[in-house]
Amino acid sequence: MQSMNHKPISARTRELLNTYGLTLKKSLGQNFLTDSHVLDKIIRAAGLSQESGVIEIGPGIGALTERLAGHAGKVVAVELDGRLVPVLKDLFQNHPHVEIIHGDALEVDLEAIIREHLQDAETLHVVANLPYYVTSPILVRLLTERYPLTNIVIMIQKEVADRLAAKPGTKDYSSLSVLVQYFAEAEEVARVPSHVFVPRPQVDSAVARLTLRSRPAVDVKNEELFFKVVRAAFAQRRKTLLNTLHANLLPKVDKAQVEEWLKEAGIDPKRRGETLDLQEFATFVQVIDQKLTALL
Ligand SMILES: C[S@@+](CC[C@H](N)C(=O)[O-])C[C@H]1O[C@@H](n2cnc3c(N)ncnc32)[C@H](O)[C@@H]1O
Repeated sequence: MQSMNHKPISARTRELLNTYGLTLKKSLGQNFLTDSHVLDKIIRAAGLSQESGVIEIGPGIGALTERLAGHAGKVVAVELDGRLVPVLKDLFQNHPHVEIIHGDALEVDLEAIIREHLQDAETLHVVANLPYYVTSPILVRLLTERYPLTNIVIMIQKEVADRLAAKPGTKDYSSLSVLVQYFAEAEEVARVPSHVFVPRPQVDSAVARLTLRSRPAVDVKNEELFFKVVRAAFAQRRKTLLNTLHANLLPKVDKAQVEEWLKEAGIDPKRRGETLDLQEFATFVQVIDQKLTALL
């Protein structure tokens, strides 16, 4: 690696951008982190050791990658912007335990990456300062595809971090809250002001840690139906659960029938979807799964 690691991180960022003549792309969410305390917090939250393998999404010009390389046994960094790939390869050329992959984190074959580069890791982590526009799809991918991850530590927009750990009945509780909490325990580990990024984003950020559960928070036989119900329940937050489920999930079933199924699951049909906890969603799914199968 070039002799960048002794410089203050903001000077490092500016110097690298100048040296390589790089302009930042807003469309790719390129807001680079320039605060070493925040980087330390991210590393601490992930709880890395030399036995850890890390997938970093969007390494940019490697500020976080550099820290990860110092704490983990293996780092695989996936960067979409082809202009940054040679820069990263240059920076980490003397670090055989850092692998730079040019690709889209939403599409790369993560299973193959784990098999080829991270097979020997005792614990597997995703650590990233995520481009904000891909936060939800990346989380959905990482969680539903069930990679053997210990945790996911991500810098995300503060509002999204609020949603990840939100409780039923609060304004932040959403289908993403249910999905994340089904697979993981979510917590916010740090608030991060916008001025620690270059360029400064419009919004404040937070570091969230998702600790993967050994099994989902509630028992669900038909997960596909579970997530369909959850999405439908939040599709029209102002409507009652009965109306939104009928309109968005079960339009061909008589509304009185849907009402009965909700009652059978012990749920008042006049409630709003956003008040249901994970167990209530699971119970309702169990009820309708049987009924829908019988109807087919
Ligand atoms: C917020 S910056 C973080 C950069 C660096 N990790 C840091 O902390 O300073 C997000 C990075 O993700 C990259 N990126 C954007 N979309 C991506 C995707 N779909 N897959 C992989 N990388 C992506 C951007 O090019 C950018 O380098």
